[in-house]
Amino acid sequence: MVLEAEIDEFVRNMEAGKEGPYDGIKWLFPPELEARRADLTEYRDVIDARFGSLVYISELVKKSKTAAECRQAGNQRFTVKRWHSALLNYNEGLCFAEPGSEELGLAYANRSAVYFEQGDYELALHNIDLAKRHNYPERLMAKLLDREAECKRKIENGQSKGIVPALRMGINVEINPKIPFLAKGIGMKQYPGLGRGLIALKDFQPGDVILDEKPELCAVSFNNNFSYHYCFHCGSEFQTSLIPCPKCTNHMYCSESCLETDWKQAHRFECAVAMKLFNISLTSASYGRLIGRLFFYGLTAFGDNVQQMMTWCEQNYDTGSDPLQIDFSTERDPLKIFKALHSTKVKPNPQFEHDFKLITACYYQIYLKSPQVQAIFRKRTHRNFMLRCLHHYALVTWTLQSDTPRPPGVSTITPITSLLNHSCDPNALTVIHSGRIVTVILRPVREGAQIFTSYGPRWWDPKLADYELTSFACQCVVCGNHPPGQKWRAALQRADVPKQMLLEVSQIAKLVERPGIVDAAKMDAMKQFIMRHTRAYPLPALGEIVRLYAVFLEDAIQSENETRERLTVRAELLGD
Ligand SMILES: C[S@@+](CC[C@H](N)C(=O)[O-])C[C@H]1O[C@@H](n2cnc3c(N)ncnc32)[C@H](O)[C@@H]1O
Repeated sequence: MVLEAEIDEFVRNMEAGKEGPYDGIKWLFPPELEARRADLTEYRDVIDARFGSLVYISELVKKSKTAAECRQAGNQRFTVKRWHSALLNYNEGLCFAEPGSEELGLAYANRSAVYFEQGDYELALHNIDLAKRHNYPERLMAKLLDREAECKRKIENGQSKGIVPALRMGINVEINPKIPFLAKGIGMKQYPGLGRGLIALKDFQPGDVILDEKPELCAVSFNNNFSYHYCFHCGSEFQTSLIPCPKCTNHMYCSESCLETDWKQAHRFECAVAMKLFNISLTSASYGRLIGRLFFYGLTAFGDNVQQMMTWCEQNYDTGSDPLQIDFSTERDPLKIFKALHSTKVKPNPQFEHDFKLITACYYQIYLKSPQVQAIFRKRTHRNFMLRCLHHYALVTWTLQSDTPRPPGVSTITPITSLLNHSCDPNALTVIHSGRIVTVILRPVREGAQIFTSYGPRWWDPKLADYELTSFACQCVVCGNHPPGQKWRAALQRADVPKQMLLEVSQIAKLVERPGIVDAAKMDAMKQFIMRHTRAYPLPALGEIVRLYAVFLEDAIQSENETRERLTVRAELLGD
């Protein structure tokens, strides 16, 4: 009884925005079950019997009135030039707009106005096209056509942002013939304390793009409106003009193709319970959503044959896998990819075991409310398999995901990039942007060295110094209490910075500020400097140039993606 009263209080607090529902369950869950490490089935039953009001919340439905309110909120922000917030409001409006209603057309048209004001004429045109194809009212059409003509005129006059030349940031070294999105000369190795990692089988230089992979699985957090900001299938930013799921109110996609693939692969199982899933994911952010998405990705790969999936999966928990053995040169085979992800060797994590059981039990009960799941999981043995497998995936996705501070709210899993281990002194940079995950070398990497990227903190980036890696105790050279770490830290403290190096650093700093010099030339100067002084690494002066180099590389990757998006619109709408 006490518990029921406390749950009521939590529900009231939750409605007042003071508590997250998962926090509520965490604190109120019978402590004796946690103390005696109760079986997962007990967690499942307790969630169903006692926490229903926190778990089975009602789904939001599409409603033109709500869509219009969101659009009007966007208009208010538009008038004060708060473009980003206005776009988020329009996106929310699109999610609530009923299919076939003019609210869709109106929100797309308003989005086109934002892009027009920002001088992004291709994106404005793309949104005008979306508006015309989604019931934009005839009575307002003349205004939209005027904007369309103006966009075309500006593009013809060369005023488009799309013509800004961008560096090509695809793989620029020899390619692995079996894995066309990976450089030749990269292998996989087991490292004590870290598990699998990527190893250089030959030397690589700064600027070498070694990986250009697409997220295989992606999930977006509902916090801070992130779900109105990123494609739920590939993690692309909202600049790519997201379109809404036609059924639920909170999943958006950057293209029809992402929408269709995601529906087939996972979203058809989530759509009817989308709000419940988000509600329970609030504190575990996007990572938690990957648990179920990996499970349904597997089910889809097995052609919805749960019996076959169960037979294979039950024999292959934790057996270990090497995704570099998959042949990606022909058509992508999701079954092979799923098998490699499923059999990931995981480290038991007693500290989080209670959380894993709790989140698994919540997701399990929610998924069972989905008619698509009910239709397939009719047998008790199959449902028990789903429960076990989701529990295992809590650990697999925990192991494989590598949340980075940017973009916030997006978690991804891929066969190859997910093998990269973290170091606070990374020798490579991974950028997740516009549906691409690009890894580029920052400092010379010698044959035999491990390739490290950073999931957040980098010793040379004070802005990210406080970013905490909560999921594991970091064993890198900056943090680890081992001889290589001690040697590395002693080298960082060295006071004898050569004068010549300081002079070069100030020259590069001046060059970076100079207008009229293309970024490629600035980046080349940084690259040459890093290569010249590689033996002196680490020194703060060198770290500063590596930081600058990383900023430029990240910018270059983003600009290339944005240019590509504009060029795609040109090709589609202007026949360029
Ligand atoms: C993205 S995966 C990298 C591949 C992983 N090592 C494997 O065997 O699948 C991230 C996981 O690797 C391990 N890891 C990566 N970097 C680490 C580090 N610096 N210190 C300790 N563990 C690390 C942690 O278990 C983390 O959850």
